Amino acid sequence: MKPDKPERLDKNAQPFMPSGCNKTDINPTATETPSEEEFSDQHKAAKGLLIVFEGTDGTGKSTQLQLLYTVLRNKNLPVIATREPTNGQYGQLIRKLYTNRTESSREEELELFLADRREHVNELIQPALDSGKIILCDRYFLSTAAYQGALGFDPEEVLERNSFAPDPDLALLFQLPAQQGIERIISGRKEKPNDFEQLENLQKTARIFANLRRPYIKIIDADGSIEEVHRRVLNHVSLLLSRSPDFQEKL
Ligand SMILES: Nc1ncnc2c1ncn2[C@@H]1O[C@H](COP(=O)(O)OP(=O)(O)O)[C@@H](O)[C@H]1O
Ligand SMILES: Cc1cn([C@H]2C[C@H](O)[C@@H](COP(=O)(O)OP(=O)(O)O)O2)c(=O)[nH]c1=O
Repeated sequence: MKPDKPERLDKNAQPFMPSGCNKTDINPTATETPSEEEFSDQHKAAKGLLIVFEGTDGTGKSTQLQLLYTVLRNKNLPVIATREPTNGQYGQLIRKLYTNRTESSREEELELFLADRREHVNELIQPALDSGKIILCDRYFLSTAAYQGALGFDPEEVLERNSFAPDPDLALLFQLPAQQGIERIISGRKEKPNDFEQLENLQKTARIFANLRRPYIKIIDADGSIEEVHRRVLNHVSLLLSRSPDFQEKL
């Protein structure tokens, strides 16, 4: 059955919290202070999962994140969805770069993405992991390695500068020829490609993504219908959940 075409995530809401999920869900101070013994038990028990969606623009990450979110939510799993760049103070500065990328130096650009991630990790990702949530994040540090790598930074050095951020449990790396991604942006999203979405830049970025080696990276062939790609995503997520003691769930 063809699912309804999902809405693109509301890019103005940050963190992205689909209805039914609010920030108190992830606020560790919202519960009464536990005794030391209870705290250590809770700490052992509460370990969430971080699933990130990576790849060049227009590969279908946001569409697939939304579909997976709905599946997990319908199973009553404690899922939240978020994205980078965020809509926080640094994310807003990053959005100004979209049409004026040459106005800042590459170091300033990298620093902005790192500052945005640091805030995101401290305020949302780490607390959510500590309280046992499944976090779906649209872009994370592999994007920095690939996009800022395309500006000339050594991708491994960029990853090193992200060592403050917890590794994802699963990074779904969406792969699609860059030209096809641009066509989806123009025809599907009815948007004009911005400074980051130029063909040559995306091709370079895609090559860097493809060369990154981490055990948690799983390639998703993003060519195919939305339903076909959704099934590919579900295969990886099912495997991850079946291996996680807290989420032994069949999707
Ligand atoms: N498998 C697909 N086939 C055709 N169009 C798609 C597919 N997946 C997503 N789209 C459309 O392509 C456009 C870009 O998708 P989107 O999810 O916003 O990509 P991304 O988040 O990777 O930039 C959207 O208009 C979306 O509806
Ligand atoms: C997270 C991240 C994104 N980017 C780029 C990739 C995209 O072209 C751009 C914006 O990401 P995108 O996912 O298109 O977000 P939005 O639609 O909310 O603007 O930022 C980086 O260059 N480095 C990073 O670390």
